[in-house]
Amino acid sequence: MDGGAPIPKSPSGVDDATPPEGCSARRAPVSGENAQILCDNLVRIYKTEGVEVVALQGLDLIVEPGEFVAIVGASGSGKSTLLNILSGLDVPTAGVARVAGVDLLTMTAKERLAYRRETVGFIWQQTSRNLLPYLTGRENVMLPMRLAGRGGGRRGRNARAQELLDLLGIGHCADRLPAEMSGGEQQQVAIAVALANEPQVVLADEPTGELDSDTADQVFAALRRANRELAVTAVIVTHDDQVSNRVDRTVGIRDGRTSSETLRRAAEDGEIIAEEYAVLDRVGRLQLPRDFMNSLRMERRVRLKLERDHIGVWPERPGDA
Ligand SMILES: Nc1ncnc2c1ncn2[C@@H]1O[C@H](COP(=O)(O)OP(=O)(O)OP(=O)(O)O)[C@@H](O)[C@H]1O
Repeated sequence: MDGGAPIPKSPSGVDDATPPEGCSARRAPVSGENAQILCDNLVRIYKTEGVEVVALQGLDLIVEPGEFVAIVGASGSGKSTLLNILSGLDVPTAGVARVAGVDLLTMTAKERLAYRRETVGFIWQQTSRNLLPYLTGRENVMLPMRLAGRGGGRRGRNARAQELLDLLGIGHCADRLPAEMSGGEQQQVAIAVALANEPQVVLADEPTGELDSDTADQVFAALRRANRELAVTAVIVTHDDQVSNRVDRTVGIRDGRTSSETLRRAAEDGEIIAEEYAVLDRVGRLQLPRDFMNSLRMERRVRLKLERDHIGVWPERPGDA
């Protein structure tokens, strides 16, 4: 411990980085210039009958092109709010939200329609929301291409739809109606529908929420194939924190903010190791995990010390006040 340069003691503890109310925060310039998805200090406030609910309170997120990322968090943490914004269904109250270079706060109605048709594809939890029940698998995949005027005529659309279904391993569902497919097959056809117009990003809201774990594995494998073979960026929202075994990076959301990230890397012996990181926001705020705080009885203040290669965090000593 000795020899480390002490951090100047701040009278108000670790939260000192918070700018005073009414002052604009002096923020570092936004990084992630080449990010496929960039959310910076994203805020969404719902107002119902005079009551305000802050669903997102300064959420930061950067997703690079080609990443396969899961967003996890408890019920009410803001996952669906974030996904609705990224999919162009909802507009944030403040902050920055950019996907594939499109500014989601300022786009016109026409740009929004084009964005939803061609830049992003989505897969919802309810299979009935993804597929039209009176169209076959192949026809469902052809529909978005027809609506966007793509695919080079009926024959071209037909061929591309079959190609996508084959790539995802569900070519046998091409001529079946959704009611003639299993839940897992329906979700895999839904992935093909989401990919139909060659989007840069696919967004999935609990895509395996209604499936057993074996079937969920198949749906994840199909998403992974799309991600790898078509180089599409994939973001999946889920309650299931076991999902970190199946994606490159897991981003945890708590109370409308990104709170932790789990990264997967291969160790020297080839074993895959998942490591959890706390997320540092742009002004240097850090949310300590509640169980760490509880076990060391950290409450209002902590002591910090800068060491050569880390920062030490200690509970307040009795009599410090
Ligand atoms: N349309 C709305 N009007 C008012 N409040 C809303 C609305 N939609 C969401 N909220 C509130 O915003 C907060 C975040 O909700 P959100 O649905 O994004 O959470 P979630 O993490 O997706 O939850 P779940 O996993 O249960 O779907 C919650 O407090 C919720 O009650």
